[in-house]
Amino acid sequence: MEAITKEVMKKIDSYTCQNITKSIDLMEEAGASFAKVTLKYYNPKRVLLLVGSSGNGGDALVLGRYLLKMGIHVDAYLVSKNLSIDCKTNKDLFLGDFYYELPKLDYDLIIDGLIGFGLNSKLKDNYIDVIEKVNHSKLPIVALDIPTGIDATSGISYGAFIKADLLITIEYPKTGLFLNDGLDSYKKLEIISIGITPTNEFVHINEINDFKGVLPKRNRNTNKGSYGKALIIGGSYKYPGASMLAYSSLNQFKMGVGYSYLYVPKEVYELYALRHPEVIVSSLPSIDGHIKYDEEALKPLLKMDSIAIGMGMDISIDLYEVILYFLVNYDKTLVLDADALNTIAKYGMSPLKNKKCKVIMTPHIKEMERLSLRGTNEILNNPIDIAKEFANMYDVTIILKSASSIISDGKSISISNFGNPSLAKGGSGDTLSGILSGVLAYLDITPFEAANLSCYILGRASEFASMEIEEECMSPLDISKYINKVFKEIKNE
Ligand SMILES: NC(=O)C1=CN([C@@H]2O[C@H](COP(=O)(O)OP(=O)(O)OC[C@H]3O[C@@H](n4cnc5c(N)ncnc54)[C@H](O)[C@@H]3O)[C@@H](O)[C@H]2O)[C@@H](O)CC1
Ligand SMILES: [K+]
Repeated sequence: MEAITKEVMKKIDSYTCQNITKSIDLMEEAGASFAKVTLKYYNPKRVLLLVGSSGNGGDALVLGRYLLKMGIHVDAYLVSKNLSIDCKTNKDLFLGDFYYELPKLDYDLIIDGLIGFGLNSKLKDNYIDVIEKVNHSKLPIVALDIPTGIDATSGISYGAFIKADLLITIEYPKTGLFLNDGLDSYKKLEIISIGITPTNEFVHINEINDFKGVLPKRNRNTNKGSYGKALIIGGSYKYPGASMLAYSSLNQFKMGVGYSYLYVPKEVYELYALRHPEVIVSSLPSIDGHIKYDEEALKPLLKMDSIAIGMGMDISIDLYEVILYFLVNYDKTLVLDADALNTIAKYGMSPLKNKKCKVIMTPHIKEMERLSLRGTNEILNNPIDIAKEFANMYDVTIILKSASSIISDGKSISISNFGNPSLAKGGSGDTLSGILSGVLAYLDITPFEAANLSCYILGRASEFASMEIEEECMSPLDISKYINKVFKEIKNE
């Protein structure tokens, strides 16, 4: 599915109004279509419109006019007396009753037409008060274009937001519906077309069908050498995270690889050695429980088909040198996660610009703060542009991890919103790195494709797991057990 930001929506909207259709006619078309879709889902007797002061409010009044014509009782609550011209025109055409204080909520349907993509600041208190009252009423809510309070690009909420049962959006879904609080702002999504000029400035929203056919058939006459060698380098005395790392490593087998390697600092080797007998565990030189830079020890690792590094390693100059060694000498794809990210953020990012290998970086918001030197709020408010710019500047593929993840290689951009809150636990990131290294070693696909596929595998596995295990009780180990179901889904054409 393709989504657009509010900036693109505003651009095509104003182009359409200036060159093709007058804004009042678009509003009429929108209101009529909103009414039609609403009646597909509900058969209301008494409807309350929440009417804002501009385009979204005008849409609600048109919708209300169509419902009145059908003999439905419709009242309008106006949050402001200062209305835009189009909104005022439709207020004058509306024949129901008006309220300037929120009336008693004895209705069977609420229409949210307070604010659409024009939201531009923290909500005023009277808006927050109305939103909280209607959310608590438990009445069904249909939101028009964007649930009020949600930023259409970032999904960030501005003080409060409408929790709609049905959201009807105009022309294209907006990216904010798949990010942050946007994820909790509606249950069902419908799209109406009103003749806005098309665009191709899309952000792709990943869907199950995108991954069908990605797995090759495994021929009978093959052996472990046919399926790639995946390597994880991780761990330190301070953060042994033994089971988790080994487990990440084990995930590579679930990805189909032939050999799975786990290299850890020598001093912690015994913590990992026999946890998973099928993983080849080896040690690297170490100092005080951390990895120690040693070119001779790293050279044989250049033969690996993928390398993921950083999980539980702690920040150190030696780790930085190890990363630099791979950037200069390795010729496949290197995944930088956790302390590999923190280490290059601390000691310098410029080597990323001049490298032999391809790189995937997997920061969560805090790690992205260190890498991009931007504040949390700035990243949350503009995650799509920031991820894309970063990927472009350093010529890497980035997975900006959050409730849904943003993936970019600097040119294409996509959102992966598979998964559920069971993933909001320590260890999910390690699991993703294990999946990534396996996918990269096993399949002949680009880093961007591998990033999308890996986010889908992890997220979707958590969705399968939640059919049997409560989200609160689910661990990353549990989730990994359901990767098999995701592979089955990919193969079922
Ligand atoms: N996309 C399109 O081409 C069309 C859009 N239409 C509707 O128009 C909407 C966009 O209309 P507008 O740009 O006029 O803006 P909106 O109706 O989305 O809202 C802007 C209004 O809300 C107020 N506002 C913004 N932030 C606020 C805050 N934090 N607290 C209180 N008030 C706040 C502004 O002062 C302004 O009056 C769309 O979402 C859609 O519903 C339709 O009328 C038809 C065509
Ligand atoms: K709205």
